[in-house]
Order: sequence, then C-alpha cells, then structure tokens
Amino acid sequence: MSIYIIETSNLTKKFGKFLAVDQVNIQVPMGGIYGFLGPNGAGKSTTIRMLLGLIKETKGEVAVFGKSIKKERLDILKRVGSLVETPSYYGHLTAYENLEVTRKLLGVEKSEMTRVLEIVKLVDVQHKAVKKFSLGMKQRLGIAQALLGNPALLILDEPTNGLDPSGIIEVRELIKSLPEKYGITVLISSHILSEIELMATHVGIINKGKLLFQGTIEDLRDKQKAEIQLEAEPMDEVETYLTDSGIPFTKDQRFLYFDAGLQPAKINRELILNGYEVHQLMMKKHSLEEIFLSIIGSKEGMV
Ligand SMILES: Nc1ncnc2c1ncn2[C@@H]1O[C@H](COP(=O)(O)OP(=O)(O)OP(=O)(O)O)[C@@H](O)[C@H]1O
Repeated sequence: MSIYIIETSNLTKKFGKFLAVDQVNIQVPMGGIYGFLGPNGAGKSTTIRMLLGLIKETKGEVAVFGKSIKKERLDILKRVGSLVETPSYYGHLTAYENLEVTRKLLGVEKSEMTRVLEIVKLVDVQHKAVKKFSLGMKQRLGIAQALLGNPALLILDEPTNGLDPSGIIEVRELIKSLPEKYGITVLISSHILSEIELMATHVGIINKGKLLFQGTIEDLRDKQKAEIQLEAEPMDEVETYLTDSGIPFTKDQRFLYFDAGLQPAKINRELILNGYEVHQLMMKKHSLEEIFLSIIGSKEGMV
C-alpha cells in the first residue's frame, strides 16, 4: 500500500482541446498540510475536483488512502471532508441549525455536532443566526461541516479567499491545528505563497496545468541559496570570460549571477586584472517569492 494519503499518476484533464491539468503526479503524505499553490487558472480547482471524483479525468489515476477513486469513490469519500466552494447557508438559521441540516444529510451521529463546533471554536456562537457571522466565521462553519463524520483527510479549495486579515488568521490557525491535534491530513489550495508558507509542511506548485515543484517547505526554502550578483563591463566579454573559466552563471539584462561558493573575491580580482570594469559584486539571497516566481516562470499574477 502507498505511503501517501493522496497519490495521482499522470492525472490529466482536457476541456475540449484545452489542457487544464497536464500529467500531474501529486503525493500527499499522511499527517501533514499539503499546500497546493498556483496562480489563478493554474489548474488547482480542476485537480481537486478530480481528487474528489467530482469530474472525470481525461487520463491518469487518482488514489486516495491507496484506493482508486474510480473504483471505490463512495468508500473513500466517507473518510474525506471537503470545502471546494464558499458554502451557502440559511442566513436566518443559527450555526447549529445549519450544521444540523448537513449532519442529517450525511447520517452522522449527533455527538459530532459538539465535536466539530469545538474544533472550529464556534461553540459560544452556535445559537447565533449565520447572517450575523463574519466571513471568517462562515468559513469556519464550512470547515465544521467538512469535519462531520471525523474524516482522515480534509480537502480545502482556497478557504481564505475573500477573507479579511483577521478572518485569514482565524482560518489559518484552525487549519494548522488539525494534523497535530486531530490527526487529520489537509490538502489546501491557495494562490498566496505567504499563506501556504505559514501553514504547510509540504508544497506542490502548479502553473498552466503542470506540477512544477513538489517537496517539503524546507526543500523550497533550500532553494533560497545565496548567489553572487555581478555587474561588469563589457558584459558580453565578461560572459565569455566566465564561460572559458568554467564558472556556471545565469543572467538577466543587467546582472550576471553565479554560485556564492565559487570564490567571488578571486573572480573579482581576475576580472579586474583582465581589464574589465567591475561595478558591483554582491551577495544576493533570493526571497521565497522570487523562488516561487522563477518556478512558475512568471512575474505576474501572484501576491
Ligand atoms: N468546465 C470548464 N470548461 C472549460 N474550461 C475550464 C473549466 N473549468 C476550468 N477551466 C479552465 O481550466 C483552467 C484551470 O482552471 P482552475 O479553476 O482549475 O484553476 P485554479 O488554479 O483553480 O484557478 P482559480 O484560483 O482561478 O480558481 C482555467 O483556464 C479555466 O478557465
């Protein structure tokens, strides 16, 4: 059996000729928070819908708890809670009454009501009409609904979308508590890197339907390694010099970048001795934001 709670292989979805999800291999380990990150339109919701068997894949496989979603969907879904769009409530009913509607539909024990209200910290306001709730409280109530029946896996599609900063903190703190306190594995999608960074143990980065990075949050941070940023003239000759000296580099319009471990002082001296003008030589540590943008190959669309 797989060690992953969710594992996809070459998961692909086409809408007509448009490839929305392209051979995605996701691996969500047990007991963590997997942040599924990507800009708008990257393919997150489409992937999540396939994970839940809500839409059919064009190609590939989804296994949840080691079982095929095609063959054992109902068995799987008994152990999965999800929030894939902003939940709609009866505003004039209380939180308790709204939750009770879902509980009855699911055929879950009554004792679940108190349990889930405690987890999402809505016990004190359970008898208040939902129309008086903040968006953050409504979202927590949505998570309470998803937790009915004690699922082992919770799948949340952009649960902090549209929330104000305090709502975001409420929902984030709640999600962070779930694996450790209740043994729940969480997959959460977002287009906000800082959100994911603050709660995820693992990250999958998707853009234009392709999974471009997958690993632990530390793996992602490790990519923040320092580089030397060099500005020297004439740039094309300096490039040739670095190539001839066997020094790997990258470049943008103004700077050349090379690994900080490659004796920058020595390279600086040699450039000067060879008659090049060195205007700048400095250590540059890429921010996680820059790493992320370089992974998705874009400078747009992210906050
Ligand atoms: N039913 C559909 N028919 C046609 N195209 C679709 C359909 N659903 C999604 N798409 C397209 O597939 C691409 C991926 O959409 P998806 O909703 O999965 O992205 P996302 O990463 O969840 O983005 P967002 O954060 O904006 O929801 C988009 O270009 C979208 O327009």
